[in-house]
Amino acid sequence: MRQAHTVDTVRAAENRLMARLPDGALMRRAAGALATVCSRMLPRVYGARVVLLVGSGDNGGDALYAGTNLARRGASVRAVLAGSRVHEAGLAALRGAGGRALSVRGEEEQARADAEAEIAAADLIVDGLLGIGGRGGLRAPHSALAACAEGASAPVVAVDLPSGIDADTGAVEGAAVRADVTVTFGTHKPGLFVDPGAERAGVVEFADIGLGPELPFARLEVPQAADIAALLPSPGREADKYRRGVLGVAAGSQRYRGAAVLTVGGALRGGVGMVRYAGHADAVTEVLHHWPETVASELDPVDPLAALPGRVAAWVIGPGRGLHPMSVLELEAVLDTALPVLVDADALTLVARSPDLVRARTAPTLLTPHAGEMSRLLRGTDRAAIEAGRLEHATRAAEEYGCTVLLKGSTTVVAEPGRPAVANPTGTSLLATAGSGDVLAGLTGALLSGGLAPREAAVCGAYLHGLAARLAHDGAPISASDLVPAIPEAIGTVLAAG
Ligand SMILES: NC(=O)C1=CN([C@@H]2O[C@H](COP(=O)(O)OP(=O)(O)OC[C@H]3O[C@@H](n4cnc5c(N)ncnc54)[C@H](O)[C@@H]3O)[C@@H](O)[C@H]2O)[C@@H](O)CC1
Ligand SMILES: [K+]
Repeated sequence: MRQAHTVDTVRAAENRLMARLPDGALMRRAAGALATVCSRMLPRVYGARVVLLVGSGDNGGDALYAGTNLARRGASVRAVLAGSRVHEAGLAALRGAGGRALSVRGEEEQARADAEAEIAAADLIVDGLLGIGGRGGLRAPHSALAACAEGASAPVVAVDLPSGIDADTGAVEGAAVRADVTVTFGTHKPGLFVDPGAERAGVVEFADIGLGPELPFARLEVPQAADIAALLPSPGREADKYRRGVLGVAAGSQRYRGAAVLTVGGALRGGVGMVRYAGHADAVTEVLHHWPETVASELDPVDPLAALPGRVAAWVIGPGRGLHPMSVLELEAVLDTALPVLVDADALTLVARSPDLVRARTAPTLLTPHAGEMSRLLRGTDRAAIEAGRLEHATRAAEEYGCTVLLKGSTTVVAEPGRPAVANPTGTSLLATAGSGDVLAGLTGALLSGGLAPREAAVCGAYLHGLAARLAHDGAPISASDLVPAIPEAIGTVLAAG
């Protein structure tokens, strides 16, 4: 797992490490790593035009020392000073190596025009405006420099994080730099993995400055293929369908038959031992037509609980199921078991109306809302606020409902009380298509029934779901049905990396 730590944790760890090291040692390590990445991004360092955007803090210091390194190797380096102060030793070093500086802090129009011309003509732009000391969106003159860098043709390297993104949450309030590459020091910052921040960070390169031993638990984890491979249940030689897991699926209705087909398909391709499906007669017909291996039973319209399958290891409930009183009875019955339950879609709306259904539960429970459903679960919080603060809201919902929460969206986040949150790295806008959530519910339910705990099932489900979307049709636009057959390839890809 890649780990990300909050600003407070990073500062405390840096202080402990700095106390044992000579003055300036950490900044030299950071700047050295930054210069290495910069030089890799240039066809050749000698003669290259490098513009440093320099703020008033140590983030600017890193940029100035990295610029010094490049200037010594023959690059033409120009520092654009935006802060009320500047890292004086860094600036002196840059000047000593032949670099030049201009300040855009004052009112002088000419200086700004010069800076803009330098940025437009650059081969590489280094964003050292703000690091972990940044608060809120960028203000003038930083904001104008960020816009100018975004419009320039040269690639942008962000120092530690793109200036203007919130390091702890990924929130972006106003202007922020858009980077092609971010070189982050000591540990990852959560905001680099959670949209909208993640989307501005580009490729994130980690620079080890020796902070590891000083770091306590992470705020956020990001799995890689090998982590998923290690988590996935591996059916042993003696596995039979019961040991591989039997999943109960309560999805789809007379109106939404496709939800049943997609949820069952996600589960079957996700490696479940058996699916026991219960639903309206028309949905049963449709499910059996697509997936004859399903054990399906028709719900009795008078006594819906009579046909609910027993002998399952976990449940998925909600996709396309509807909000009528029978669905409420069914949800109560499923949540009343001691089995792991994944609650999705319509069942989430019902839970939002009666939160105690989940709060009172002690058995493993996983809620899988998108931002709209989340705004119902967290009453009074609107969708836009949830999109802007995904980590915070997923964590809040996990605490309020006392269970695991997977918040779907541009960055899918998994939260569970007392554990680091997890950001899924495989997400793609290809998944923003009707029915895609049903497939995720089935796939993740299969993993639950295979014995994974909700957090691990959610992390693996989200990872495989995103990977399946990328693999299906080589990344061309897809529909939810295309995701299902791509799941085995996604699993194979992950296992090959493990
Ligand atoms: N502490 C350490 O040991 C190390 C720190 N390093 C670097 O130092 C950075 C942190 O340095 P600082 O603590 O000096 O903080 P920053 O360099 O992030 O900048 C803080 C300054 O920016 C101003 N500022 C804050 N928000 C602003 C906004 N929205 N618009 C305009 N100006 C704003 C503040 O007045 C403050 O002076 C890290 O991100 C990293 O790049 C590295 O050199 C590695 C070692
Ligand atoms: K920066």
